[in-house]
Order: sequence, then C-alpha cells, then structure tokens
Amino acid sequence: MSEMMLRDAVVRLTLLTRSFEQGGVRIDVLRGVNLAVAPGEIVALLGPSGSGKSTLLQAVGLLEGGFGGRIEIDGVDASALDGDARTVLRRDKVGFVYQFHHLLPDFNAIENVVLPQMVAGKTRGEAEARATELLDALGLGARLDHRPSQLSGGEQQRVAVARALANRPTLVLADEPTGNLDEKTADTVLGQFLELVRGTGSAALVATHNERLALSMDRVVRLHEGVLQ
Ligand SMILES: Nc1ncnc2c1ncn2[C@@H]1O[C@H](COP(=O)(O)OP(=O)(O)OP(=O)(O)O)[C@@H](O)[C@H]1O
Repeated sequence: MSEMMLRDAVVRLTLLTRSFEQGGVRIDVLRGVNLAVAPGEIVALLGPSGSGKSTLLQAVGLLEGGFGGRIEIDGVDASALDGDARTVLRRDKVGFVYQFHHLLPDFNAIENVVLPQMVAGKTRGEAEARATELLDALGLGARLDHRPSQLSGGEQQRVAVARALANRPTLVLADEPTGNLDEKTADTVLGQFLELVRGTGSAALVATHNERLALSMDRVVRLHEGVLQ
C-alpha cells in the first residue's frame, strides 16, 4: 500500500528528525523518517542497537519534544498541541509496553490494569471487568492478586500487555516488549500480545532486534542511518 495514499493513517510521520548533542558533538539520530501505519496494522520496527528505535517510539508516543517534522496521531497534528492536549491525546489513543514492565510495585496485577482505566474515566466495575477479561486471556486468571515482585518476568510482561490494551488504544507502542525474556517465554508472550492486539483492533509499532519475531507481524520497516527502509 502506498504510504501517500493511506488517508486514514493511525500514525503519520513526515520528515521526522531528532538530533542529540553530547560533549559538543552532534548526532543526527533521525534524519527524515516517513511512516504511515494503517488502522489495525502491526508493524515491526527493526534496527541495530543505537539506530534510534526508542527515540522514534518516544516521538510517536508524544513522550518527548525536540523533534523536527510532523507527527500526526489519528489525523491530529501533535506538533500543534500544547502539553496538556498532548497528554490527553496520548492517554486516549496510545498504549505502551516497555522492555521492563514498569508496573506499580505496591499494586497487584488487577489494580495495575484497573488504574489507567479509572484515570480515563471508567467506573471501577467496568475497569475490573476489562482487566479480568484481559488477564484471563493472558493466562493470569489465578494471579490477579499477585504484586509484580510475586510474578515471573513473563507474567510481569503479560500484566504490562494487559495494562497497555486496557483502554482499547488506537495505537500500541512496544519497545522490545519481550527483550527481557528467554526465547521460549518471549515467543509465547509475543504471540499472546499480537493476538490480543488483533482482537482489540489496535494498530501497533513494535521495536525489536529479533528478525524472526518481526516476520510474524504484518509489515517490517528497518531503521538505517536515520531513515526507514
Ligand atoms: N537523551 C539523549 N541524549 C543524548 N543521546 C541520546 C539520548 N537518547 C538517545 N541518544 C542517542 O541516540 C542514539 C539512538 O538511541 P536509541 O535508544 O533510540 O536507539 P535504539 O535503536 O532504541 O537502541 P537499542 O536497540 O540499543 O535500545 C544512540 O546513539 C543514543 O546514544
């Protein structure tokens, strides 16, 4: 599908740039990235360590400023928004899964999935029903009361997946979501993640080093010398 023809893109990046300066040396990490992701499309973002995958996901997730070019999320030009409006756009449209789970340590599995839903305005009853449905689908029905420290690495990542999908985001951003797990667990968790993303109808942009896992997604893009190939 031609990127130019993709009118209803969930994400559209146009000539996205980002440079960092350290010790007087400037590194141009993103040098004009163009990307359009269709609704429901799952895109693997491949690239060697240091190529800028995390930097790109931070841009799309509206987590950091300092970018040149244009970032549109679901048709909204994010660069035209102030900080509060960006926060609302992120909260309403985007779910995140990181390499390390970033769960709240003092809350159990179900509470970690309930909280972002309550922030988004759901009632506790609705939020608990959705959290239970997701955690059950991820095989964690017997672990709802466990805190992160009482869960294995794979189980922690599954809770993080449930949290990311709880508000039915238009877009899920995942940065090496299984990079911290052994190969077998990584395959299982990624398979469940992709199945749930498909079930939710979300689009996803998934950064990974793993070519094999990338090939199970709808499309692969590669970050090389600051642009996508
Ligand atoms: N805040 C920052 N200040 C200075 N340099 C930075 C900053 N953030 C990232 N960089 C540099 O930008 C480059 C890209 O980093 P980034 O983390 O996006 O790569 P990556 O492809 O996600 O790598 P990895 O696969 O190892 O996670 C690296 O050279 C990094 O050192």
